[in-house]
Amino acid sequence: MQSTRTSRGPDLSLYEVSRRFGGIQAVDNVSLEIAAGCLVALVGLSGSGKSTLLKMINRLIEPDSGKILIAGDDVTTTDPHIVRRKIGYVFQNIGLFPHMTIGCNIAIGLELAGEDGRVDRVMELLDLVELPQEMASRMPDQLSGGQQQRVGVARALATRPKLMLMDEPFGALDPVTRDSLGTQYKALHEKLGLTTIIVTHDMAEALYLADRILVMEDGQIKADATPAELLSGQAGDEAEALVAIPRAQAKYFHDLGHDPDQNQSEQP
Ligand SMILES: Nc1ncnc2c1ncn2[C@@H]1O[C@H](COP(=O)(O)OP(=O)(O)OP(=O)(O)O)[C@@H](O)[C@H]1O
Repeated sequence: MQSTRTSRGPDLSLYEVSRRFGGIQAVDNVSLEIAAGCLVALVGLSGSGKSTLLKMINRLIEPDSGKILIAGDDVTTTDPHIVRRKIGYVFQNIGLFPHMTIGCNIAIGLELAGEDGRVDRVMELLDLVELPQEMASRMPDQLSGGQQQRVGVARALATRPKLMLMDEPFGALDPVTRDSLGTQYKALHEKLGLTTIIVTHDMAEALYLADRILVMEDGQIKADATPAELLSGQAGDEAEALVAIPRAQAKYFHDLGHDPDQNQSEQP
């Protein structure tokens, strides 16, 4: 797989990053290294700090303290617009502009960046996310939820970012569509040589998609393990509690051919 990559996404380093909201310590002194080209799943119960951590990386939320480096560049001292231009961001209910065609929605970032050749690029992006090119002229309400999320991925990839942050990207979809979009996104991650962090509530999704799984609780990373380590119970009590329920579900995916051990062997 790796031989088809043109280049790899950036590496990422977080040093003692914290953020408080009033009396709530949403993120508590998190330090973390993510290797270039890694697909990392960030899991944990609701309110554990996953979205806050993700949004500090693209500066939608400012940390109270700590440092975040993307490929060695300190995002906390870089203009937020410049930081965001290099990062693709996909979130649940992607928020397409309802009065604009799909093509215009995908091209927004390209237009802001003043890029030429936008029509060709939109067609290329529709191919990439496996949507028919004729959809460029449709309006968002003429697409299914799954198709809209694909448009969201295309829009996030338009300016060729190498780092993708995805916050419950397929959370609102039915399980079958969700599984298929997740698998297709993993293939895109490999093909484009991206670094990806994906927040998910679905442990089974994390187990079959990710190279590495981070478990958050009370604003801290309580476990950091490969899918195989999590499945074999080597990642500690917090992880074990989260894994116990979907373990049977993951074994089912495993039997269908999504082998978490293969993820581990591809880890950079
Ligand atoms: N803008 C805000 N103002 C006040 N409190 C906030 C704000 N954003 C987040 N919080 C609080 O910080 C904590 C962490 O929230 P965060 O959204 O990061 O958790 P999460 O793990 O992503 O949750 P979920 O899985 O439900 O999306 C929560 O207690 C939340 O209520």
